[in-house]
Amino acid sequence: MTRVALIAHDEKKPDLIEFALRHESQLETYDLVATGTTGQRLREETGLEVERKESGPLGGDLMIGAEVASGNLDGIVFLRDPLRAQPHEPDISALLRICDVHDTALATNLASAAFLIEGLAD
Ligand SMILES: O=C(CO)COP(=O)(O)O
Repeated sequence: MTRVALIAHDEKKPDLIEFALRHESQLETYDLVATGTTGQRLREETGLEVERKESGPLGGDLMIGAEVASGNLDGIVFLRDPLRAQPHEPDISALLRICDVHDTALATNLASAAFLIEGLAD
């Protein structure tokens, strides 16, 4: 089954929820995983079933990165906050890097996220 990670920084979580609701019928055909708080909000505010990793600052980005390195993920939607520094910036960079190492589809804004979600559909 296609496995997709959904991640958003705090300022971008409302955008991700809205995106998930808009694409809910497609997303529910995927095996979904998210960082901790993002996953909690997706569970509470959408009808989607989402596996939750640790919160991003506590290692969640690295846990998602480990799945990329293991070849377990087909795509990642990661809505970063481009206007605020994050305390766990090294973890974020590591996740972006490992996606490039393994040529894993990565969308960091809403416009590309729609392409990714539709593009992974079979
Ligand atoms: O910080 C994050 C990604 O870098 C997201 O983590 P949360 O989903 O736990 O807020």
